[in-house]
Amino acid sequence: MIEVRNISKQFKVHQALNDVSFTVEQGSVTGLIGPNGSGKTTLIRIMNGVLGASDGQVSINGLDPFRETENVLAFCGTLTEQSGLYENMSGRDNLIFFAEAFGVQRAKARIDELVDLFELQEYQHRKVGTYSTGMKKRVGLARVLLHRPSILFLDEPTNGLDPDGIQMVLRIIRRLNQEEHMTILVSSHVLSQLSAVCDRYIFMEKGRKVEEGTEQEIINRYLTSPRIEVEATMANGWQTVAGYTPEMVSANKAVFQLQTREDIPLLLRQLTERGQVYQARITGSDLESIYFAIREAHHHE
Ligand SMILES: Nc1ncnc2c1ncn2[C@@H]1O[C@H](COP(=O)(O)OP(=O)(O)OP(=O)(O)O)[C@@H](O)[C@H]1O
Repeated sequence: MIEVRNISKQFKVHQALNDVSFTVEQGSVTGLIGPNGSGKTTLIRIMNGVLGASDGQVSINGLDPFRETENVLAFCGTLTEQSGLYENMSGRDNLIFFAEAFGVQRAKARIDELVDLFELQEYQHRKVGTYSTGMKKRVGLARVLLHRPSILFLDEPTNGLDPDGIQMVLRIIRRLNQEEHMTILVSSHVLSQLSAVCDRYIFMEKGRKVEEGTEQEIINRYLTSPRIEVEATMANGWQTVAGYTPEMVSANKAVFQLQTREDIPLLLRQLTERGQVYQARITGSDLESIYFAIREAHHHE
């Protein structure tokens, strides 16, 4: 379990983190979301003991990462934006080198296992300098998994990847969590990419935590006046339904701007009583829209 309590970090005159607190439960996948410069990397570096906080405490499975760094890193793996690989060595030689440095038991078997998991067979013997961003990311991930960590920190793991590469990283995150019960904290500024893998989210803005919760909790908090696009054939044409007059009407489509979420079932019930409803879509309820709503709500703080 990761516990972050009232963490602040001051870099000379710049306050990178301001009184940030949260808990990451064992076995969960948590998305750390925020724009560039919001403090995600600084937070991960503090949780890894690379940086000390100016104020507050961090506990990783009960240990202080700054004071007991080696003990904490023994069960943590961290993928930073730089893969940390030697460019003039092959992918496999990098894995052999780091396995020795980490004191990994039965290193060859573990490397073979990771080569299989990340589908590195084809290019494991090529120099890392010749790899694409996606290949480097795969070998970088394999490197941080060598010592079978139980907690994984992934800093922008999908940055610079093509759609196939992004899907592969997400598949691996899901698999590590489900099959190996790893606790995973993954940072990104592209929220929608993570919606398939995260149990919870922590939103950062200008060094502060501005929101936290499951996707549903956050949507419920921010989706206060939903807009519904309805595709239907109405026997008597589009009329006012549940007190709402439709906007942007065409023969088979209309948009209703509701005042509260509670009116959604009421509207849908009345629509189905009056005609054939083929599709109803609540716009603005996807995570990306919610992300902008959160940022807008906290922009002036
Ligand atoms: N070593 C440092 N010295 C001075 N300022 C720093 C240092 N490290 C980070 N900062 C500043 O702290 C703020 C937070 O940076 P951080 O890298 O943690 O953000 P981030 O959310 O990870 O951003 P990105 O998405 O761009 O990686 C930024 O304004 C950054 O310039």
